[in-house]
Amino acid sequence: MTNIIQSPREKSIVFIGFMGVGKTTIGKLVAQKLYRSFIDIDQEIEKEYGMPIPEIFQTIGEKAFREKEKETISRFCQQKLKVISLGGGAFLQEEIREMCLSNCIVFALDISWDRWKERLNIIIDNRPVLKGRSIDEIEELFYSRQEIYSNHNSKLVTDDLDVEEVADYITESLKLAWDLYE
Ligand SMILES: Nc1ncnc2c1ncn2[C@@H]1O[C@H](COP(=O)(O)OP(=O)(O)O)[C@@H](O)[C@H]1O
Ligand SMILES: O=C(O)C1=C[C@@H](OP(=O)(O)O)[C@@H](O)[C@H](O)C1
Ligand SMILES: [Mg+2]
Repeated sequence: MTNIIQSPREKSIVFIGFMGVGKTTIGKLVAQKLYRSFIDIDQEIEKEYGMPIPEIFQTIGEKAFREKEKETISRFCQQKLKVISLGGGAFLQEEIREMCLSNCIVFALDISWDRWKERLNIIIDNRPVLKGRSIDEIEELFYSRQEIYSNHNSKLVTDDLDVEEVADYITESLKLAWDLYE
C-alpha cells in the first residue's frame, strides 16, 4: 500500500501490543494530550454489532471478527491525525501490519510476563481468546505473539510506569521526534 500521508506530524498513531498491556487506556490519554480524536478498533466493532467483544466472538466466530477487524482498521488507518488502538490480535494479519506501517506511526506497548500475569484477573472476562486456557497456555501465547509486535516504529516497556507516566512519555517523545524532523 502506498503512503498517502506525507508529514510525520500528520500521521495517525497506532498502538499495538498484547491484550491487557494498556493500548485502549493509553491511546485515549495520548489522544487527549495531543488534541486528537481517539479510535479504539474493538469499540468501533462493538458499536457496529451492538454487543461486547465476547458476544461478537460467540455470535459470528473469530474468523468473521478478524475480517471485520481488518476492514475497520483499513478504514481508519488511512485517515490522518488520529490515535488508534488496535486489538492485540490484529497484527497477526500481514495486511494489517502493512497498512499500519505504511500509513501511520506504529507504537508498541510492551510488558514483562511477570507484570502481565498480575493483570490477568482484571482482563480475562472481556478477552475470549484467553478464556478456557491454562496459565501455561496463556504464557505460551504471550511469548509467541512477541514477534508480531516487533513490527513497530517505536516501543516502550511499561512495567514500572503508571498510565499517566506512559502517556506523558509517549506524548513527549512524539513531540521531540516531530521537532527534530522539521
Ligand atoms: N501502565 C499501567 N499500569 C497499571 N495498569 C494499567 C496500565 N496500563 C493499563 N492498565 C490497566 O490494565 C487493564 C487493561 O488495559 P487496556 O487499556 O484495556 O489494555 P488493552 O487495550 O491493551 O487490552 C485496565 O484495567 C487498565 O487500567
Ligand atoms: O489479542 C486478541 O486476539 C484480542 C484482543 C482484544 O483486544 P485488546 O488487545 O485491546 O484486549 C480483542 O480484539 C479481542 O478480544 C481479541
Ligand atoms: Mg483494548
